[in-house]
Amino acid sequence: MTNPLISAAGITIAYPNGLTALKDFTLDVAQGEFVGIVGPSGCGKTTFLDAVAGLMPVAGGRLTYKGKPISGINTGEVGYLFQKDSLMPWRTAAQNVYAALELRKVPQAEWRQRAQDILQKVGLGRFTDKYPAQLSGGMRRRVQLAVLLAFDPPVILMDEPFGALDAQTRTIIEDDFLRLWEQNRKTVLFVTHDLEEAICLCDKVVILTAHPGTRKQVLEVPLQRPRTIDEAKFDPEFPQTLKTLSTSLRAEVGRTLAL
Ligand SMILES: Nc1ncnc2c1ncn2[C@@H]1O[C@H](COP(=O)(O)OP(=O)(O)OP(=O)(O)O)[C@@H](O)[C@H]1O
Repeated sequence: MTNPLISAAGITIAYPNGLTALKDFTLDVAQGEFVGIVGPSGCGKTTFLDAVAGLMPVAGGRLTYKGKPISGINTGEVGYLFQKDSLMPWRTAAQNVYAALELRKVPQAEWRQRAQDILQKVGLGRFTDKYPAQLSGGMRRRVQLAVLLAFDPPVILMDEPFGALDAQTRTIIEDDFLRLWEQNRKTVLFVTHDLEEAICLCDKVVILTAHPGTRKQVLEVPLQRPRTIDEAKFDPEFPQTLKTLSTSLRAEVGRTLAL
């Protein structure tokens, strides 16, 4: 790939206790690409996102953003949606969004309107002044998406962002996210254990080996865009893509369990 936005070339990442989380991992991500990352538990998926965010240094190989080595937190360029709730519970939905607008140096006089518009976009127009504790899990995820939209980073890192939601809420929020993504096609790195979700959302899916994680395979998703979750699941290419991905991953999960 010429001029990838993010490039990992044979990177190794180790924790201070000496544990090697990722080994000789290589991946190029183009601007605007939606890339899924799957692999057995503990193979280093989160560690890779942390490294792209600049939260973890690489011990070997080269990890670059726009051609320059990532050193230190990639502030302003990268937004991170964690597995866990990262909302400030003492602030309303709108006030959580304000924090991102403040970081983006949006004049304070515009915060209210901007936050309202963004919360409207994620389907929370009537909940702007509710606190996280007054919202359902799905709604809290939407507020976090709103915070991300307000921050408006070129790269979005998502670590099992919808894993805790019930199946129906999850499909709705995935569809909403796809629709929003189509509007500006940010670069997305999306970690998930759900292979169907990976296929429905992503352009390509990287499969990592069992610990220490390295690249096993990259699968291009042969589905058209724009697409909804249902359109993806009923696409004639879907079953074979799922089978390929599932077979490849199962072998690695088997290795993890045998460790
Ligand atoms: N702070 C830490 N210190 C030491 N080792 C860690 C730390 N965080 C994670 N690890 C180890 O690094 C390896 C990779 O962890 P990581 O969280 O990146 O895996 P993962 O693929 O995201 O797992 P999961 O799918 O279970 O979330 C694991 O063996 C884990 O135990």
